[in-house]
Amino acid sequence: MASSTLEEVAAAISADVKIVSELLRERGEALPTFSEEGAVVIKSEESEDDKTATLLQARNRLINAANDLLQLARGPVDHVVSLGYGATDTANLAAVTRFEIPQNVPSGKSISLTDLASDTGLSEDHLTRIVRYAIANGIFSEPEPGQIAHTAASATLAKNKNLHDMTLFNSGFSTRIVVGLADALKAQQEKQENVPEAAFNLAYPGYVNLFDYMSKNPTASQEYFSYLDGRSQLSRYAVWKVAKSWDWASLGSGTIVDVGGSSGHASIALANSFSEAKFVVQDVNVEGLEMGRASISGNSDLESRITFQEHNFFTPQPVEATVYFFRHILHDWSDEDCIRIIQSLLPVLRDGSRVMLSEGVMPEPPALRSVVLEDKHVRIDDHVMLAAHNARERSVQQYVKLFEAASSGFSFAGVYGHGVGVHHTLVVFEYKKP
Ligand SMILES: C[S@@+](CC[C@H](N)C(=O)[O-])C[C@H]1O[C@@H](n2cnc3c(N)ncnc32)[C@H](O)[C@@H]1O
Repeated sequence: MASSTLEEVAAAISADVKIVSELLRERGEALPTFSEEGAVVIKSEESEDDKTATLLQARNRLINAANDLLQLARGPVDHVVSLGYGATDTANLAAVTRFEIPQNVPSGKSISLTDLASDTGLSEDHLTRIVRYAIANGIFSEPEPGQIAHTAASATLAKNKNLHDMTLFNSGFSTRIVVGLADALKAQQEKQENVPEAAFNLAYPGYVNLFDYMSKNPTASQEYFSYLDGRSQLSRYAVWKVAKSWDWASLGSGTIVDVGGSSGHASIALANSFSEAKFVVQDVNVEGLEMGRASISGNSDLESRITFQEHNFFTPQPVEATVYFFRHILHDWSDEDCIRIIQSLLPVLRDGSRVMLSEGVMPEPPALRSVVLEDKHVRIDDHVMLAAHNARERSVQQYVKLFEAASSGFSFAGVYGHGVGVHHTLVVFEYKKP
């Protein structure tokens, strides 16, 4: 980040390429490649020792330096032009994913554009244009004219259902909302007639909010819950990191209420790590709860410790528990709504009860020029929250203020986990009757 000329950035890249390559070789991990063989999970993303930390830090420096190099080489005009066309890249990815083009490209050999069109049900003209655009972005290759083969990225999209589910929702439903952000802000600024509460309302008129839409559209709802579940299985967002972030075992056989827990992936991950704890997964969306029940069906241990309950978190909490766990919930709501959600717990809180938030946490300023997801994801989510719900990601201090406003009984008990900006950061509050 300190380097500022092309030559300085290139030198920084060389140094970090050496560190990353040597560490990957030492650990017996595959070196990155564009070819189909590169479709591997980076094992080091799934472990936590010191060498892994060194490797991941060097990789992040490398990503940022490579991005700096790209910006400098392009120059400011092409840099801004490319950013302006970002939505076209996303639209292309959405088409690739929705029509399951990667799943229809055979492994280890190529397929003709004609056959691929017929297998995906697209016209040859449309398929050809979509695939050749995707090739420019490193998804698929054309080893000879008219023949399509996999790259590491397309093969990963074909094989990794969790990545597929996340990409399908992000590049489709979510993008439809986010691209309307400036229009929604303009309408609000000009106090236009029927001012939209959020960009969501421009993309999906006639619905109160995203959750209202999901409750009335079962297919979209299934896609939404598959996205939430798929995301939580990818190493970056893995819920096992939540399990490692805090001493859950100290709760013994206590009850954890997973408020807005959708299909229960966080509770299931925690239950698999802590054999005594009990869980109540609450949500308003019965579709998600049903998916959760089905996913543990037949597992007598999980069935005996995890229950799924329909509950609206704006109404008084019915379950007395040791911990109330909110994962990616408060970021969907305005400050006023968050205070109501927190206050709905008050009737059942006892001295020592904890409220735990698992959220991306906004860093304090100044903002950094950084494209690594550890830094940028919380900004991405903040925009998505603004566009989808007129809501926000918050800093630790902003969460503290919300809890202070909800009740003087709350005290801030610390931040645990993998740090600022990362999804599994735990922000913990304790309660004592005032
Ligand atoms: C962003 S998702 C987070 C889901 C889950 N906690 C996770 O970490 O993946 C928000 C969840 O809140 C649920 N939700 C929205 N409004 C709710 C309400 N009023 N009461 C209970 N759950 C609600 C949604 O159905 C959805 O499952």
